[in-house]
Amino acid sequence: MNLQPILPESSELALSCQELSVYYGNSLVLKDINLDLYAHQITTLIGPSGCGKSTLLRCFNRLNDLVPNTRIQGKILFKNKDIYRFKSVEIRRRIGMVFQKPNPFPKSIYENIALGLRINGYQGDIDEVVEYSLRQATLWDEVKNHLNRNALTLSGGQQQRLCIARAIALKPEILLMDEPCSSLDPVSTAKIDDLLYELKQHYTIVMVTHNMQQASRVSDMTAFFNIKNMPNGIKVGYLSEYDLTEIIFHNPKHPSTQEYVTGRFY
Ligand SMILES: Nc1ncnc2c1ncn2[C@@H]1O[C@H](COP(=O)(O)OP(=O)(O)OP(=O)(O)O)[C@@H](O)[C@H]1O
Repeated sequence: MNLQPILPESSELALSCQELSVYYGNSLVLKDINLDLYAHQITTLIGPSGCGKSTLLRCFNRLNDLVPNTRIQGKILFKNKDIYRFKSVEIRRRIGMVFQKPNPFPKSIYENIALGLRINGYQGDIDEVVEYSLRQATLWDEVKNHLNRNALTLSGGQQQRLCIARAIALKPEILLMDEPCSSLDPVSTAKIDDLLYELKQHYTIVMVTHNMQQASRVSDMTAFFNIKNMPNGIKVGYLSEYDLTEIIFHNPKHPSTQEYVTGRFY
């Protein structure tokens, strides 16, 4: 079945999965994923717990290489080139990740951004990049007078925006976000939603979320994953429906998509 949707405004490809299957040891967890992700769009990955959303996200910048016994079949293309033809360091710089729980280093706000630049051998003006990244993450005005303060003294929402600034500083082309607001209150979540909207002018964003309001509010494209029970009792994740967010939320093709987005999914 062709799951590729009506094309969004930007149809420049950012990432493309071709017949991608993922295994942990001998267990197949994601089967035959064909998915094109478009540049300068926000794409959300939604679906029931365990369908493999985070697993897929980790495959995009090869973080899965660091998880023992993980194996993939099929291909992921970035710039039309298999991601395994890049060095892992390069792919992780160009495809950044923001995690579920804010994870700033126990260092100053400034150092949280400067460290990655130094490790990557950045030769330019670090002060400039620190300011630029904090501005892009809409945190600059709140922290500009105490850049030497320990990042762990910031609120959860501020810490998450700092983690976004840290990722932005390395000038990625794609930002992967794994439930970036799951530990945040509604005000901080709303700030991140606004920020995502700004960021998509510069980056391609792929986000996992369980928050249907957030998915429908901020994303352009939505991919709904579901779980198939195999005859041997094993549960396998698959891509059930992929389309413009408006269609997924208001006129999906599959009843299961409708049930999931309206909270009537068992
Ligand atoms: N390191 C691992 N080793 C073995 N199995 C794993 C590992 N990580 C995840 N799994 C299994 O792979 C399947 C997919 O997990 P994953 O975390 O990707 O799902 P998810 O859709 O992101 O779930 P959630 O919404 O609950 O975060 C689950 O059955 C999970 O138990």
